[in-house]
Amino acid sequence: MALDIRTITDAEVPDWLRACNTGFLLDPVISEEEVELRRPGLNLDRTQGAFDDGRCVGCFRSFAQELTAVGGAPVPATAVTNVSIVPTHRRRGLLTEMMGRDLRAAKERGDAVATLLAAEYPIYGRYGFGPATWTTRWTVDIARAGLNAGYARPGDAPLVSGKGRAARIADPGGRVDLVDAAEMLVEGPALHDRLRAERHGMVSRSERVWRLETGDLRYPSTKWTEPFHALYRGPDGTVEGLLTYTIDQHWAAKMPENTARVRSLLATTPAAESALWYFLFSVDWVVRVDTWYRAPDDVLPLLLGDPRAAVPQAQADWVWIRPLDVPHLMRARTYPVEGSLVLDLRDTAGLAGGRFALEAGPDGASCVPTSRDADLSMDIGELGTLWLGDESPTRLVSLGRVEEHRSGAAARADALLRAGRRPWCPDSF
Ligand SMILES: CC(=O)SCCNC(=O)CCNC(=O)[C@H](O)C(C)(C)COP(=O)(O)OP(=O)(O)OC[C@H]1O[C@@H](n2cnc3c(N)ncnc32)[C@H](O)[C@@H]1OP(=O)(O)O
Repeated sequence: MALDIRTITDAEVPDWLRACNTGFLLDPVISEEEVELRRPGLNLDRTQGAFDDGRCVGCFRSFAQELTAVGGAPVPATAVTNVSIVPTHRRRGLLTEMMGRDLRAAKERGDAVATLLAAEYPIYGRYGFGPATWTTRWTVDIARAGLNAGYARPGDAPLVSGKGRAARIADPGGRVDLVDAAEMLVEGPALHDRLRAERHGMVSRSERVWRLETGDLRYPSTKWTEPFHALYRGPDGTVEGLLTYTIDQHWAAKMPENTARVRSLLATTPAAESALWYFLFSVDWVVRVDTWYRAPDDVLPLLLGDPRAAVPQAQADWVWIRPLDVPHLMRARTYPVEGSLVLDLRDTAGLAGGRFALEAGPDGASCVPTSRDADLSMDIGELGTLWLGDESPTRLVSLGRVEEHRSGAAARADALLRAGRRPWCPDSF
């Protein structure tokens, strides 16, 4: 019997969740309680299943998201997630079919871009996605970090003098308070929204995700450890930062050797960011901090007297981007200098390709279809890689992934597209 690919019905949710878990090597038996808790998180219009003789063998879904462009503007995105084919039905084109349907629907809705986090690097380039943000995860050995053991007291300098080029972040007189999950659930979303209005690469976070993050919503299959939450408030009481962490308890030979595992550290000001890190490093019995996934240009190592005490544990791609509406994307972002470019974009799926003239500058940009000769040409996924400013067109030319048709065009694109800070998406989705 031919495989039946379509959006699922409410009655098919349990079978769909079973198939999804099976592909992800998770428990294939899902309790009724778990099904009922997960069901409201699925938008059935955008939840596809592949069925073999009535049994679900493949899963794919998307949801509405906003992605922050360079400069802070949100663009409408379709976020792809829960892509999972059971092992008996792989390499038969199920993902390809479901991805094609979802991208075409997103294009019709007017989404400017599709986003996803790739389980494995080689999967999504073929569908026009390019890696657009990267992430680094460090472990900090606190004893080696060059910190003053007494710095947790107000007014104490956090850094041991003479240790490297210390950060000089003025303390405006804010405070760090431990708070409970209920307070985090109130303050966290507003802070996250303020941060994503200025940090390119961030995505919107739903109320449901906040409930999951704070333990207000828990799935029976997922082990929950209640974390510690802290907020940084500036001198006027405004929440400028949040920190959520758990502790791995470990004592050896009567000495504490605990590891603090950061689940989230978000800050809208340098003072909040440094205060929250220094607070965590000052917690007695904690000898090590696992930072979780940060921006690759995170300031964390440079907040230490000895930046080598922050040892990278992972360095990898994070958000992948698939452009769907090139003029929308190019107009939405900001540009540090004046310049123009003609981009010729190949898109075998026929969704977003063409030749576009970009006229850009600090006061705004226009991007329209053109028949002028191209300065640069590339596959659509390469624009996904370039759009958030985290890759150099010159570097892609040297790799043969972008073709330069006019001398100096790649250098012009470098100047136009790069941004002062690297993009960062602290969310998993
Ligand atoms: C956004 C997310 O949800 S990421 C999570 C992705 N899911 C997983 O990794 C779970 C385990 N893996 C799976 O479920 C499946 O193998 C999937 C979803 C990765 C691929 O699904 P399939 O239906 O097998 O893919 P499909 O048959 O459409 O393959 C299309 C092409 O991608 C290639 N491909 C598929 N998976 C992989 C992979 N893991 N690595 C390299 N190439 C791959 C196929 O070889 C095929 O290549 P071709 O067009 O040159 O022949």
